[in-house]
Amino acid sequence: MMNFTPGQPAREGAGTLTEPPPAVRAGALTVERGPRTVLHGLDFTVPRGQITGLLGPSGCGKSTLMRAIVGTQAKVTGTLEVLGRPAGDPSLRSRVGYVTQAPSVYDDLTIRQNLDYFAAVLDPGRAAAERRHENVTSAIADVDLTSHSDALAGNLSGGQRSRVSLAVALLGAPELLVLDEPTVGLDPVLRRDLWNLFHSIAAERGATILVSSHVMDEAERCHRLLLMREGGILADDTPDALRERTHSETVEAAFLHLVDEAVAAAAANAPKETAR
Ligand SMILES: Nc1ncnc2c1ncn2[C@@H]1O[C@H](COP(=O)(O)OP(=O)(O)OP(=O)(O)O)[C@@H](O)[C@H]1O
Repeated sequence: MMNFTPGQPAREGAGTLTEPPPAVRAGALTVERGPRTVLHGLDFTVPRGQITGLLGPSGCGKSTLMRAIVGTQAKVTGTLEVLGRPAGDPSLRSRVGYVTQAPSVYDDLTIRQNLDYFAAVLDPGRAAAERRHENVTSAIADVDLTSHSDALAGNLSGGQRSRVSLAVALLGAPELLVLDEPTVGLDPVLRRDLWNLFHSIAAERGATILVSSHVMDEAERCHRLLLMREGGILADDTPDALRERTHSETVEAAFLHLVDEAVAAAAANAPKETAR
């Protein structure tokens, strides 16, 4: 279990206060998949202790970026630091929680058995049995599934399965949670409940949450946004600042405004045909 409190300045040496590094810092980050470059030299930082939304249309590179951050993506170049360490560093294993798009739970195990299994992978050995039991119990409580602990995962609803995946990611009290489209396919009530849960995790633990979505109305629930398009970052700002800057009522309208601006800028910079 980490004792570090995200968002608090770390004390180093004789009374010197140094800010902890951001949750994520990327410089000239490029990723190739197959023959294509799918992320083009991204520069951005994700601050600690907040919910940052990674938003953009399907195929723009959100999952690829998340996989690079958690260290499971090949052909990554440029710099990518996570909690001050290179992405994928073994020391980040318990400090970063990751929920992939498809909930990774075993249908033939109960919720508690699923959690017990992942806890044993993360924190193996007999000596850790009591700590594992406590971590599993509190992760199940965090996602509000205590009364269902002994239900088979195969009998759960989509929303409950998403919460089991989230509970797995919460084991070990990670400082950074990376959630890839966690609300996809959920009804509005479940989506609202999950977003409330993300906010309470960020507020109560000071955890950083990086969450992707292609549903623009979810942008309004984030503290900060990274808007993506075609493997690039279109904007990196708060929802309020984005709306103000583009004189838009919604983040969706702001996104469309920024796309139009980018298209116009690209056209203006395109080499002109010169008359002979
Ligand atoms: N294995 C692969 N080989 C080549 N290209 C790939 C591969 N996997 C994904 N891509 C391409 O990389 C780009 C980014 O994909 P990615 O899954 O990161 O997008 P996304 O924004 O997460 O999309 P979605 O919201 O639909 O999940 C897409 O254009 C996709 O076609």
